[in-house]
This record gives sequence, C-alpha cells and structure tokens, in this order.
Amino acid sequence: MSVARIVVGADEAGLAYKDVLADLLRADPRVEVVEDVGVHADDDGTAYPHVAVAAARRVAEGAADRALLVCGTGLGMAIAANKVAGVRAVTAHDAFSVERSVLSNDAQVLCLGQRVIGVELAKMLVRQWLDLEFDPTSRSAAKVDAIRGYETGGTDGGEAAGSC
Ligand SMILES: O=C[C@H](O)[C@H](O)COP(=O)(O)O
Repeated sequence: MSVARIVVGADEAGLAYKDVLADLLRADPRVEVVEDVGVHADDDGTAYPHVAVAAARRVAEGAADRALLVCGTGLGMAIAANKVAGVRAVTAHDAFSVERSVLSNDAQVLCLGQRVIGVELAKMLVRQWLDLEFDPTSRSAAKVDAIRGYETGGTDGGEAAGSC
C-alpha cells in the first residue's frame, strides 16, 4: 500500500497533534498529498464520527491511500471509521501494534489519542507507520480476505477458503 496520499483529520481534542503530524507527513518525500479534512480550529466542535467517516470515505473511494486520525483517545475515530465499507481502522499506541496493524491487518487507518501519548511518541509511531507495507502474499492475507468476506454480506467470512 502506497503512502503517497494521506488524509488527516481530528476533532478539537486531537487538533494540535493532527497539525504536527500533518507537517511531519508533508516533510516526508514519500508523501505527495496530505489532505486535511479538519477540524482546523479549537472552537470547531465537529464531533469525531463526522471527521472519521469523511476521511475513511476518501480511503474507501480510492482518493487516499491511508488516513491518520486523532481524537482524545483514538478510540472513537477508529469505531466510526470502521463503519465505512472497505476500511480497516485501528487505534495503536505502541510500536508492535502499529507494525501489526499494517502487516497483519492491512489497516489503512491509524488512530491516535492526543490525551493518551506524548507528541514525540506519536511522531515516532507515524514515521514507523510510513515504513510499513502489507504483503499480499503473506500468511495474513487470507485472514484479511475473511474480514472482507463478512463485510460484503457473507455469513462465514470465507472460512472455507482459509482457516483461522
Ligand atoms: O473517542 C472519542 C474521543 O476521545 C473524543 O475526542 C472525545 O470524546 P468525548 O468528548 O465524548 O469524551
């Protein structure tokens, strides 16, 4: 999965980190486009589900490769983004989880909590995230396909095609 086009978003509880992380992304030569779906001001009370879904839809429609979302905890953003078909969003605040979110789960959306981790750790995790790429030939691919199977209305997530 390319990291060329990344959409960022936050509610007011994640705005400061979102802006710092967007600057980090803009400075990375691999990132060609950083699309910011807001919020842009401390007094913008847009609730996190609206931001999360706006960003996740950009990923689902192929307009962005990944999304980086920040709220107070990173939890609500992930819950909301996962309502968009085709999107796999996670909250991850440690290096191992960030790594596995891409390598195991092919997650396109990383959600962070501004009230949970320090800004330097957030920056480190995002730098690491940019280095990661899912391997569609890996043993994890069938499991991600099983997620897709449930999403598209299947009742068994494609269990017949791959055991857990
Ligand atoms: O998951 C939700 C976020 O942490 C949000 O920024 C804060 O939500 P709250 O105001 O409902 O606690």
